[in-house]
Amino acid sequence: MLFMVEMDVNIPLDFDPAEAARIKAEEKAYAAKLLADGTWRHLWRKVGLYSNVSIFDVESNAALHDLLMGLPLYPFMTMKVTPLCRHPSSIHDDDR
Ligand SMILES: O=C(O)C[C@H]1C=CC(=O)O1
Repeated sequence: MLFMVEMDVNIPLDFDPAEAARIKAEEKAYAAKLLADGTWRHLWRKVGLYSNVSIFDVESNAALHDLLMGLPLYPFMTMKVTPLCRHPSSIHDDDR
């Protein structure tokens, strides 16, 4: 199942910078694993914002829920989740 997830990150300005750097490093490692195994299919930065657009390929709604809640930056994020399905004009075999 494919989902588009838009994530906006908002770390308070008075948050400890060293702790923020630690959490961001954890987030990067968490994302790297999922990007490498194809679960996190696309990750794009929204220009000028601490936000991204991501495409996830997961087994179920519950799997996506667990994955998102496991993001180290989750406590600092707001998200919009949009389920996707194949477009009839798509030419990509892996769109499903
Ligand atoms: O930077 C972000 O958009 C937040 C998050 C998503 C992947 C990652 O490494 O950090």
